[in-house]
Amino acid sequence: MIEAHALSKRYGERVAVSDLSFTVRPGAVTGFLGPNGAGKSTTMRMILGLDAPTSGQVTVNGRRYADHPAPLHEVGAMLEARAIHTGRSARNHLLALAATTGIPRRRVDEVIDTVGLQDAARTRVGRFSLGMGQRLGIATALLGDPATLVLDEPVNGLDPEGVLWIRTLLKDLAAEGRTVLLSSHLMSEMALTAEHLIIIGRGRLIADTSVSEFVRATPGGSVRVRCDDAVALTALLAGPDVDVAALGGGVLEVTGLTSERIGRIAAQHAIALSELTPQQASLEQAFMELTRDDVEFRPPARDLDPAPVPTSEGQPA
Ligand SMILES: Nc1ncnc2c1ncn2[C@@H]1O[C@H](COP(=O)(O)OP(=O)(O)OP(=O)(O)O)[C@@H](O)[C@H]1O
Repeated sequence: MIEAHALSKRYGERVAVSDLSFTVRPGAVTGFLGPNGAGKSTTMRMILGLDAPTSGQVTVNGRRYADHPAPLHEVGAMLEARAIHTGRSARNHLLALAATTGIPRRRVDEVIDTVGLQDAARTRVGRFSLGMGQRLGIATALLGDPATLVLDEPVNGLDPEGVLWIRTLLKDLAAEGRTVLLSSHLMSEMALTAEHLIIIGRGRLIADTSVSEFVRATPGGSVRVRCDDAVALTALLAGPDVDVAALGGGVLEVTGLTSERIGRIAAQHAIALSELTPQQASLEQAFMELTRDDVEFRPPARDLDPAPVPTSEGQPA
């Protein structure tokens, strides 16, 4: 269990994390989401005792990271998959870490198996692909058999097979009763991996919700309708806040009415429907909407307002 209470971090004038409170519970994968610069890495570093909060606190299983006598058994972390001595083999890297933290050698082979690095265990890490580096990062995080895992962007740069592998592994680890927190700036990926979401923007909490609730609450879904008289149905559906777009071939895209309501109106007027499909608005879109005001870096707007037209007095109209 990870508990953050009014956690804040400033770097000089810059506020990276502001009054952030949340709880990450065991038994589920929790996605930590936010646009670039939202404060995810800073928060994770504070969870792991690598950065001190300016105010507030964060605990793992009831204690600050630094107060755990054997933190590697408590929390496994992957912050930067590449921050590993490149001249060593994967196995030697893990053996060295195990030796300095009192972890038995057999655990090294176990984690190599878990992450599927058996064939590359004796290869120098410097020759690893990004995907292999991510696997080694996860093996390192798992070495102490920790109850809590904190992973910063673990799917970054992985191929589809690697993404699927990591998704399954993280769900399995959570199903074993572990607390799993992973960050991402991709909502679509989180929706497939996580059960719970903590969304931040500019260091502040924006949402703390289950994935299913987020999906349910995603607004802007339209309904795709196919019928034998699109013109008549368009007229019947018209109303304030209703938008009906004709897509051709008797297909309409309707926003502002539920599929139930559309079906009832069509039935009342004996219009046969051959399709009535609610379209789930893209989760990525919903996430972008939610964090729109919190994006730190934005490309320059292309549609700039035209220059104000000066009046005869030389003042803008
Ligand atoms: N050591 C530092 N010194 C100064 N500013 C920092 C430092 N670390 C982070 N920041 C600033 O704090 C803010 C939050 O950064 P952070 O890296 O935590 O965000 P993030 O959500 O992890 O972003 P990304 O997805 O881009 O990694 C940013 O504005 C960043 O520039």
